[in-house]
Amino acid sequence: MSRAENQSTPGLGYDAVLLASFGGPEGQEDVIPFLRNVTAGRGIPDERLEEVATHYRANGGVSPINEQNRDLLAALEAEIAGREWSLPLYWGNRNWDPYIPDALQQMYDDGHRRVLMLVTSAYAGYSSCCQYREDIDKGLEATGLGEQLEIVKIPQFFHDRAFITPFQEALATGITDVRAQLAAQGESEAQPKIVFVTHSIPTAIAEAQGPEHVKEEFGTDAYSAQHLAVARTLMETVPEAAGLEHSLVFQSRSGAPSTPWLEPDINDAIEEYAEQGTRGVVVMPIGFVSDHMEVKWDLDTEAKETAGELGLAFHRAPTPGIHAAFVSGLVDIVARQLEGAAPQQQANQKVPGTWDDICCVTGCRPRLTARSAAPRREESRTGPSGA
Ligand SMILES: CC1=C(CCC(=O)O)c2cc3nc(cc4[nH]c(cc5[nH]c(cc1n2)c(C)c5CCC(=O)O)c(CCC(=O)O)c4C)C(CCC(=O)O)=C3C
Ligand SMILES: [Fe+2]
Repeated sequence: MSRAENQSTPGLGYDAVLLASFGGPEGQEDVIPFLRNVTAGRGIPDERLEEVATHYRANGGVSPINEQNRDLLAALEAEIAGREWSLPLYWGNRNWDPYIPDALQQMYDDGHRRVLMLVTSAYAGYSSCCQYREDIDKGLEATGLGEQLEIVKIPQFFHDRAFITPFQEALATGITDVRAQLAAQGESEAQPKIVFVTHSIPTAIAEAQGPEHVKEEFGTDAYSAQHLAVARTLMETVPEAAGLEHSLVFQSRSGAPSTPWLEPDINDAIEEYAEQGTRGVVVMPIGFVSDHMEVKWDLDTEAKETAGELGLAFHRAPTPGIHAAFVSGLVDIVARQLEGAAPQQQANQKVPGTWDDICCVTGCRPRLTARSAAPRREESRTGPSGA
């Protein structure tokens, strides 16, 4: 990159972007070590690990997530190059190679000191936000770079045009497809039910998440509220969805059976809808940014089978992946952050509401907080739509 190009990069002194993700195994021999990384110290029962291992084993021991992140990196790089910015991208995972500490070391060795972190998770929550910050802290400690390298996490982006646009398109396509399936079965009178789905989390963790004004408005925890708001926005902005019923359900529960997690499970929900007369479902995986293993297994395998056994028409919508609007929208988010815009309530907010960058309230204990994504948990709510 030439000097001239470098000068066109908008900026407040960030000199690289770290794409931070979950990571996944890339062969049979990786599966168990990967699962041990994921669950270290969190009491997931062995039977659950064995069960999850079979999901990966059935796919050659390979999670699709790493390839999807390579594709996303390439797409983001192309978009950034197209804007003639000089802003190198790096990639680090929480649970598999390339690991976060190696990425931190590499960025430092390459001369970078202030880095924006873009996480492949759109919502607030322990697993989607805090755990990334904690792992950055651990990585800074492990590499001894805590004083030299500053990592600033880009806030949740579930409400941004980048994330919403691909799902609007996907919802319209899904409805059209299920209607066509129903018509082919001679059931053109039947209407599809829209089933929004996300990852279940322990109820106690969900309920501990603030802020109160979100709980009051939606009558539920912030994690569920953010998903409900996305679902509502999609239903209201996609013409094909007019008049259809929708719900928010959960998938991929783990942990001990005695611990309550958010419900209903998608399979139970589909059974109930069938009993109530639903003839077809459009499954919208709004909890995820790519079609990784949890999408492929829990939805394309299990939920699809459940629907099939009950004779329901079924369509699983794609996640944003490398949809052009997602890629360019993410780079817009990066640009606003580079320009120092308020991280929440931004220009391209498509989901109405005041969504403080809450990350999560409990369990979010990065030790080097000040140097890694100082949480913007201000009491006052600011920004264009924060009245
Ligand atoms: C909210 C959330 C997201 C969405 C946000 C985001 O997208 O980040 C997410 C994503 C993902 N979760 C993934 C995989 C796993 N999650 C597990 C376990 C857990 N997830 C949890 C929550 C979440 N998880 C929780 C509360 C647990 C149990 C306790 C714990 O361990 O903290 C386990 C252990 C075995 C099991 O019990 O399932 C595995 C293997 C993969 C990779 C898929 C691939 O390989 O393609 C991805 C993207
Ligand atoms: Fe998970």
